[in-house]
Amino acid sequence: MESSDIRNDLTEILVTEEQINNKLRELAAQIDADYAGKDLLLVGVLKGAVMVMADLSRALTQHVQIDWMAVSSYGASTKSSGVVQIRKDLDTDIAGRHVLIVEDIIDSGLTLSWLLDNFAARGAASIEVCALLRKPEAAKVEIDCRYVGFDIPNDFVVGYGLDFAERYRNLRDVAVLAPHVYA
Ligand SMILES: O=P(O)(O)OC[C@H]1O[C@H](OP(=O)(O)OP(=O)(O)O)[C@H](O)[C@@H]1O
Ligand code: HPA
Ligand SMILES: [Mg+2]
Repeated sequence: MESSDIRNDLTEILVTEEQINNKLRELAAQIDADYAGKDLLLVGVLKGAVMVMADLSRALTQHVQIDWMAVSSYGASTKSSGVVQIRKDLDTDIAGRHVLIVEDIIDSGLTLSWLLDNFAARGAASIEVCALLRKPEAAKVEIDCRYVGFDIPNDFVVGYGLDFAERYRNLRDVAVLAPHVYA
């Protein structure tokens, strides 16, 4: 019978809940300093960025607005299809706005590369990226990411918002998914 304990599907905890919390506080302090006196719009990329947005935004001390964009390119696979689909567009007109895109992970970089082009075309005053995780060895395009939490190896990871086939998002840590789960 399939086990209901998520931890049996993991090979290694890569980043603990505590490490995530500490890092997000550090990044929030930098963001507070960098955007002092500016009107900041945080844009979270659904669904993976939900946890990062919840914790990062609450670590900020300044006023911010929050909006969401839903895009998807992985589906039920561990490889990007390379095709980014909008599932939900922004509610906000970002022309003239200072936008900080909040992401869980930069893997191939294809999602963010597409989003950065898309947002630039809408006339934002500035666009920066905050990503909790980045896989330098997996990059297919280079993303200029101002706020990075952790560089991690090129393994498929889950937890803290990151899924495989819509599961594991509720794990509190970031962990490597055991290959037997998707092989
Ligand atoms: O750098 P890339 O190779 O493009 O991968 C990163 C993107 O992939 C994941 O989203 P996904 O498409 O799985 O949607 P989800 O957030 O709903 O899980 C993740 O949340 C990032 O948005
Ligand atoms: O390693 C990953 N895990 C989960 N979702 C992802 N989307 C891109 N890379 C990943
Ligand atoms: Mg996903």
